[in-house]
Amino acid sequence: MNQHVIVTLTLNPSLDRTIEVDRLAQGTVIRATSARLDPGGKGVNVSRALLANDVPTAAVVTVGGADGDQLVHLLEADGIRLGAVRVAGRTRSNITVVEPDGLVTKFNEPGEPLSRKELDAVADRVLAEVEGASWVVTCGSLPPGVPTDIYARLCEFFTAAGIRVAVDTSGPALPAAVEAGPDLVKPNREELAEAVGRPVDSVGDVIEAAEELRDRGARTVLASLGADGAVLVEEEGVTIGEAPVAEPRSTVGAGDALLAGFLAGGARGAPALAEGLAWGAAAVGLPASRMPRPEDIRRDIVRIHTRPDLGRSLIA
Ligand SMILES: Nc1ncnc2c1ncn2[C@@H]1O[C@H](COP(=O)(O)OP(=O)(O)OP(=O)(O)O)[C@@H](O)[C@H]1O
Ligand SMILES: O=P(O)(O)OC[C@@]1(O)O[C@H](CO)[C@@H](O)[C@@H]1O
Repeated sequence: MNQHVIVTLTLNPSLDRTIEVDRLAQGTVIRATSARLDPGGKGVNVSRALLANDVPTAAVVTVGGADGDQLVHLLEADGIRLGAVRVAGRTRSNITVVEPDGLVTKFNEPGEPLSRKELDAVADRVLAEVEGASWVVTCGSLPPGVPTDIYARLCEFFTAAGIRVAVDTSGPALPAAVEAGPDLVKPNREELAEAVGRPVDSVGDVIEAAEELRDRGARTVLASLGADGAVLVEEEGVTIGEAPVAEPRSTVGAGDALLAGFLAGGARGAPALAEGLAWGAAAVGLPASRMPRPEDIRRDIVRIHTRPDLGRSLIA
């Protein structure tokens, strides 16, 4: 029985290596004060967050080489239901450097190309997992050479099969997917600005850009704005909220936790936005890309603005 399972797809997953340093200075040897290894990639993180909160999920990922074996090992140790598709290219390692104030510098490898045959195997694997699922969530960057419209094609296919589709990606893959009519897209500020081809500097700009993506095909837009919280633009209207974090530890994966919480919270309206914000804030308070567990999540810090200031400039 697969009812209500949220299936994630990560075509370009990673081993996320995080080191903490006292200060990042180019051209020097820096001794790390701590090091950590997490399974990574946006869909992987969404599944990790859902699993940590007892929401049924399955993660489909490509894996290659010894680093791919390690990714499988880490995910299996977490107890994730995994659809691992073996590919020839090595699984990438992404490196995050965190400074004491929570400032993050991230180095993401491009990943390795996927052949047509490998992409077909991925599609088959997703198909095997999605029967009766409530959502399929396609996430992250595309490895080099993968067609820009791949998420769009998957979106058309799953939408026709009656499964809701969420997309969290960057670059040209985002506008292409939007045209295919996904139920949800989750751009951050930069991705939103790139998709509409103009700067997004205020809450009003975010709403305008999100409405444009809705006009082009996306049903709902959940725009994540870092420390400025998030804006939900859907058929029923606009909802704006935030959840302040006094001492950010690492923002890596906060967008994935926000998306997971939003889906777990019902994916509509203020209650779902509030749940997403609570999960996102909890992730920011945890080291590296650790996903929050129920005991980390504080719903009392969430503020949903009933009379938002649309002219407010964004901080981040
Ligand atoms: N400094 C912060 N303080 C409070 N909340 C934050 C902060 N940074 C992020 N968040 C929360 O996390 C959510 C996602 O952050 P952001 O917009 O940076 O996502 P993202 O760029 O998709 O992140 P990632 O790709 O690392 O998952 C925000 O909407 C907000 O709720
Ligand atoms: O290179 P992409 O696919 O855009 O992002 C990959 C990534 O930065 O996203 C996650 C955080 O959201 C990390 O686990 C991972 O390293």
